Amino acid sequence: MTKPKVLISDALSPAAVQIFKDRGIDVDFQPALGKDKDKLAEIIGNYDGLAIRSATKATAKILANAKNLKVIGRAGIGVDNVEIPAATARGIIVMNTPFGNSITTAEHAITLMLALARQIPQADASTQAGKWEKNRFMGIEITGKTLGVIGCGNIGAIVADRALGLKMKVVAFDPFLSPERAKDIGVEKVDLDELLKRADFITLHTPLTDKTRNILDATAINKTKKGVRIINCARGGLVDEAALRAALDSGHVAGAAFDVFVEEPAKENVLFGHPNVICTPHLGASTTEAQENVALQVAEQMSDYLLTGAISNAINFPSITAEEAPKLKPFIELAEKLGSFAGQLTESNIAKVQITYEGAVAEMKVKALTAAALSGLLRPMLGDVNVVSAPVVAKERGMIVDEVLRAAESDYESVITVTVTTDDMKRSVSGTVYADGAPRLVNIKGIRVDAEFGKSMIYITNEDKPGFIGKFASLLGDAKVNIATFHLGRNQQGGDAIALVEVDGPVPQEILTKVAALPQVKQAKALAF
Ligand SMILES: NC(=O)C1=CN([C@@H]2O[C@H](COP(=O)(O)OP(=O)(O)OC[C@H]3O[C@@H](n4cnc5c(N)ncnc54)[C@H](O)[C@@H]3O)[C@@H](O)[C@H]2O)C=CC1
Ligand SMILES: O=C(O)CCC(=O)C(=O)O
Repeated sequence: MTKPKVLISDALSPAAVQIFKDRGIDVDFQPALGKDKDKLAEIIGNYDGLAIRSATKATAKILANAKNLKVIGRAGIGVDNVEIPAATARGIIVMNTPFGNSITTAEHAITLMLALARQIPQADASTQAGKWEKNRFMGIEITGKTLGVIGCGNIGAIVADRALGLKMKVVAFDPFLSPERAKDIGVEKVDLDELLKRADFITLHTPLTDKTRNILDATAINKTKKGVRIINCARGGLVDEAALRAALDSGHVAGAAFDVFVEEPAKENVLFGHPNVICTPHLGASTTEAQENVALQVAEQMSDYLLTGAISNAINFPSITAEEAPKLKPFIELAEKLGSFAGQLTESNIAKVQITYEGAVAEMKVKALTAAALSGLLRPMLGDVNVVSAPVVAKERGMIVDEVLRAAESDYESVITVTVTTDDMKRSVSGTVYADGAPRLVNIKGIRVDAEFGKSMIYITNEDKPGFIGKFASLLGDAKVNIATFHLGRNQQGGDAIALVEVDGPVPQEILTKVAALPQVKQAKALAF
């Protein structure tokens, strides 16, 4: 195996460089490259992995050049600087480090809250300017005040915990926060209007989505308590900046502390210059500890994936542990080949795919196996589909995908069956993995077989009548097509039969046409694996 190559295009802690090197991965550390789109697009094709923070924008345009890229690792939480659909379409795993900087970011939100309450930056600037304006800076006490947390996930919950320690009351709006979790972390779950009505401070901790964009717009801000202070340490765009500026100007909002902005880097912003506004340049995650955490974690995760196939914290693929990866590998290959077998025989629209996992395989990460089966199935029809993109493509095409898990019902320890229903037929194909790790076909259309997946195969369905094999072998022999393996099966004597024949080299179309014209033959297809 050639050494994988990783590019670090943002200012990650050098700890990441060492991890990659220690794991035997070539690494280029170019911390300023993320800001140079053209250069990045020019060289990205040389790398198997890209490690980033937030300055690098992994756009569809850049990813179009990423011919060898297998993984993008975000040393942080938000992946809004990566075009996930474009990465997914190219089979690139996108992973983040969901917890490494949460405490640090929560601490930044608390710091901003306290700085707002006591106007620390403004008082500092005034004092150092020699003004000694003791009467100008009258703060407010935190104790007993109500903090409204919008988005109570990892960071929101840590903020709530710290605020409770400061003797605040915490109310939280988060549609996905269960009442039990709210109780456990000591917050009162409320709806947004209630939060707006009651909070003395509001802090935002949601991702930026279509639902959360401008969650604090002019209407919402109007519903807040007069004198409210607002902290945004999550993403620019959660608060309508112009509406907030107006509310600050009118005095309805007493202060705002922002770490994130609609446009970053924020060189200009409507909030800038207001006396009650405190800004930091997206520093939420910027502590030595957090940067070390996320850098180490992302480097380990990316190395695991590139070296062993183990996947953690991927946004666009199920997780696979280092123990699972080697066990899963032959079954991924089996699922992919079974899908491909079905896909190569399918000529009309697929309405439904059922993938049945029987026996030991049902205990494995079947989501990954299903993705592999779908990629095998769709590739003959659509070409550019991979394990990462296949589930999305299947969904986009309105395909129903069912997974069935059950105990072993056959002689095999594990069996995967792919059943495809098209507008006019239903076809099943089953396989297993032998002790040598090789995938085998064990059943086609209810007919038992025992065949390997050859590189080049001919699949024939025929009537179980004498004379077929001789004529078929002569046709191939006359055309100098060498038969490598030959497998036969039938449902009953004189009934439906199949032949699965591995040949050395591709099958000429005229031979297939001649085979298809043999009297007993119903269908003859060339398959490639
Ligand atoms: N300023 C900085 O440097 C940093 C910013 N962040 C940002 O902080 C944000 C939160 O991160 P985590 O807490 O780790 O994420 P998380 O996923 O643990 O929590 C997000 C919470 O938002 C909630 N949510 C989603 N839609 C919502 C809606 N419409 N209304 C209310 N709540 C909603 C979710 O249910 C979830 O509980 C992310 O956007 C992340 O990018 C994270 C790290 C550093
Ligand atoms: O890498 C950074 O400094 C930004 C961190 C961040 O915004 C995140 O993790 O979502």
